[in-house]
Amino acid sequence: MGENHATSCASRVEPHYFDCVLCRHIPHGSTLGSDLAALFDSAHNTFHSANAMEQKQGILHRTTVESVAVQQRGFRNAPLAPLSGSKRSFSETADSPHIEPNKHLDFQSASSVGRELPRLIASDIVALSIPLPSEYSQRKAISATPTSATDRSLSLSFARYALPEPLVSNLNALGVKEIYPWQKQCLLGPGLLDGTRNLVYSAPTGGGKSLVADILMLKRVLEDRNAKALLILPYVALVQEKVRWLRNVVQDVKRKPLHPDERDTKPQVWQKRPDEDNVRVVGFFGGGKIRATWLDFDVGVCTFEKANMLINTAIDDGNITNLKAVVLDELHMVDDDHRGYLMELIATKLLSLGHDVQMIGMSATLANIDILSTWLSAHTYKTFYRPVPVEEHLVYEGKIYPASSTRCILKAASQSQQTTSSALELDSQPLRTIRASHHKEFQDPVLNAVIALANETARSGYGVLVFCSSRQGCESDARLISRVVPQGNELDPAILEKRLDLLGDLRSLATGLDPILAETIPAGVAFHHAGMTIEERDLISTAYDGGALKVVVATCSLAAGINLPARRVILHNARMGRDMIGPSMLRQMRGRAGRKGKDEIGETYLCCRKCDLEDVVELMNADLPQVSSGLTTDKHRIQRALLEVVSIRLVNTRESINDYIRKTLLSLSSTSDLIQDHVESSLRDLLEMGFIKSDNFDSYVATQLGKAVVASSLEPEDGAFVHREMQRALQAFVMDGEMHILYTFTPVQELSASINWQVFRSEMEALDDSGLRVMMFLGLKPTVVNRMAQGGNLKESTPAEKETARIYRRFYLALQLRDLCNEMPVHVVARKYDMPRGTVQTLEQTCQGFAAGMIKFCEQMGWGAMAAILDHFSDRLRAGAKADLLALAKVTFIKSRTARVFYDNGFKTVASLANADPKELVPILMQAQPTKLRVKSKDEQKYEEKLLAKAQVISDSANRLWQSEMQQDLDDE
Ligand SMILES: Nc1ncnc2c1ncn2[C@@H]1O[C@H](COP(=O)(O)OP(=O)(O)OP(=O)(O)O)[C@@H](O)[C@H]1O
Repeated sequence: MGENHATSCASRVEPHYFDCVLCRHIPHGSTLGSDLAALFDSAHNTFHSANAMEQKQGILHRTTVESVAVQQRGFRNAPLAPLSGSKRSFSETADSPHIEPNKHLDFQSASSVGRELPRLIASDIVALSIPLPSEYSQRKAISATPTSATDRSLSLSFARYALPEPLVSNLNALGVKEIYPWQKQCLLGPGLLDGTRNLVYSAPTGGGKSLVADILMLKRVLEDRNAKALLILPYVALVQEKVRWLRNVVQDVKRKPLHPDERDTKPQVWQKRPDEDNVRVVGFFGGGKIRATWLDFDVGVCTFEKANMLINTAIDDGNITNLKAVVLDELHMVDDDHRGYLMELIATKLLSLGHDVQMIGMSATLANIDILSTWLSAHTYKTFYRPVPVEEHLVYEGKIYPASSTRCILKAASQSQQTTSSALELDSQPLRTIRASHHKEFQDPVLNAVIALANETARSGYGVLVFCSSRQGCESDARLISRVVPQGNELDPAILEKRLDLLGDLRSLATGLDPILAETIPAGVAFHHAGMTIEERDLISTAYDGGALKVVVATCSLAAGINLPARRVILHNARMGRDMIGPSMLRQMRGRAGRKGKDEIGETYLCCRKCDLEDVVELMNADLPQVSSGLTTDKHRIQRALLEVVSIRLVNTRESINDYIRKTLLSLSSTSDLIQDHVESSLRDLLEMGFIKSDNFDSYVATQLGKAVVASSLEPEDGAFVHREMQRALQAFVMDGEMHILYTFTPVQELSASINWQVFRSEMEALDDSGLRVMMFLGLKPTVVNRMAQGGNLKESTPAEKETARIYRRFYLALQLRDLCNEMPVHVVARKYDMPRGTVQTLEQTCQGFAAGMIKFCEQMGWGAMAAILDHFSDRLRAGAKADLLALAKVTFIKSRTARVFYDNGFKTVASLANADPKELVPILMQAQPTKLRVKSKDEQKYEEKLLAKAQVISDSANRLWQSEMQQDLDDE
């Protein structure tokens, strides 16, 4: 067979071309040797004739299981292993061994990282019974979703939606050709399109919720020239993704022109900008000062914290009336332990104001939607529609059961009063079984199942997301999966090229290439967890999204924070750390299965140990928890709520406080006596801490300190701590070094990180006089550090001891910040202080936000000189660079090490960059990424093209900065 394999398949123009395993695994354009070619031809023809039969039966798409069944039927005996160069599975030649139940295997040893490990064979998965008709098979037979051909109101151009044509065509270009029937019904709910009614709705993950909110929110902004909208999301990554999406949606969509009466009558020095009527979408997240103000955006996409801060400022300065729409995504998080209560603060403030702002709340996991719609006086809408059907399974002891059968198991168990796992096991029929493995690495049946299931889907060419309970587990699973999936010359060279590109990109990051990723990525497998830097995670999600990676192994905690849909979602035990996950988290994880536009079906597999079976079955059938207010889970939350509303003058009397409290979700989910107790004690504490004052007429005002705490977004208790620390600093601030300033920027919220006292001691010993003086002024004793390094225990019983421990921890973090500011890369700091690099990066970022808060705190307190000093250093913190690089570090892509390389090459100012030809910048960028490893000259050329594109962005950014600096100079003259 001298014929090019890819051409042979493509020339048949068969719709299932991409399902042909051989077509995928043999590089395009490759010519096979004659023996191999004969084998290939017979396997290939068998595959295609099997497919042709299915075609006649009208089946156009297959689940992974179906694809694999075809492979097994078509060329079970075809020598795929010799083709791929891997060994045959032991399970094909020998009987399955007895596997000890519940045997737990250790993670793959880290010492093997970097060594080439032998390939392994994933266990076979064998069908035992014919699956019953599923939602998927039924939908294939009968089209369940009507289209705009039968219902015109499913078209986005339908007159009642009154959407501008460019918006409709942008959505079309983004794949939204028409809306789903539920989206239509929801949008046509009373008072929604005209913005007079609030909305609370729930739909399954991936059900298309965001589109409804986007349409309503954009209508508000487009219909009123002065209108602002805020879209509030829990995680930075989601904010960034949403900003990108919305910018595409509103591209070239024009807002209503200003009414002649609203026009500025002053003579215009500058001409109207061509983009002046565009909808400006701005993201607010993470650290740093908020540069953009309320006037600089039309749609603000924010994290909870930023939204709360923006709203407080707008209420205080009277701009809030322009706010016409607020979208609260992931509304169930309102009672989240950590930050969700901020949503309640935001919505309650808006309800108390009583002006017309449309609030839109949505969630995939709302058990008691009614309480939320009562709270927000909203129209309610609920749907269970999923555009891509999902088949769910439970896997244990190597057997795969349909998730629906677990309900029978539960029922049978409760009827028979037998609750042992073996009793549960009897009552259900497995669909398939996973053969036990002879590899010692796969003796644990749960791990064996995870690997076999991941391998099955990856080999069929679809994306797999595996959730693990720990970071270490993610890395270990990724390594094992990478040893069973196709790689090297089994792959299409184009895919291989993409993976090499990804490796190159990761290598060029400041952190360098993680050795485990170096091992797994060539096989299309990666992990994704909070121990990694944002840049690493971004590159991995983009590569997965683009198809270069087939398997991503992530921690459960990231399930809600990432949007990485997959054909198959596998849960490696349903645990987060040691704890069993809850039903909401389970839904979030399973909700990643099936992506509209890419998959026709989603599949989830929850793989659990036999000893967990009962808990897992219960979990799978558990109702979602009832959502209630998060304000009383910690009494400081009511304190914060009250301090905020007094400070921004939303309330000032006891009566208005009561009115405000009546608008909270808390008033619907708790008894009034309990609420009154909380309010009384919170007001008392706030008075005692000196955050508010009251006069004889029972009216309350915030003190300067109270306002400073609110302005800096601190919790009252943290505010009191910061105030004590700052007062001490004002009396004696060490200015002949940086340590004191850096300490002042070290966040106080997350001071739970443990200290490696040996590292603390050696860093302390290396401190100069100035650093030691800082320690002394803070009340930290070298003798204590020495004692702790020898194995002592830091007492934390009394409030005074707790405060001292907090100061030690804060100082330990300040040492890390100092290193970051001295251009030490994140991964080096992480290694030095024995912390995950993601944690160090998070520290760096929260520091920026905290620093911004501290500057505001000082300004509010009237400590202008201190604010100015902190302001100067906050730029340094953001740049991760010494003072001489500050100007350069404002330019896009020029941070830290890159800034240093540019500086040393003579590009010392923004102007020098702005005036340079981008081509001149390429060699410098190359120098800034010395570890980039390239072999072939073709790669070299591609690499240079990439760098030139980057240089262009740098040049544009420098030009913008330079022009605004010049304009500033002109204005000042
Ligand atoms: N009417 C539609 N036609 C085609 N694609 C759509 C439609 N509505 C939404 N989508 C697409 O479906 C995908 C999932 O939608 P979306 O993110 O809104 O789901 P969701 O319900 O918000 O999920 P989650 O709970 O994960 O936030 C997106 O890619 C979106 O663009």
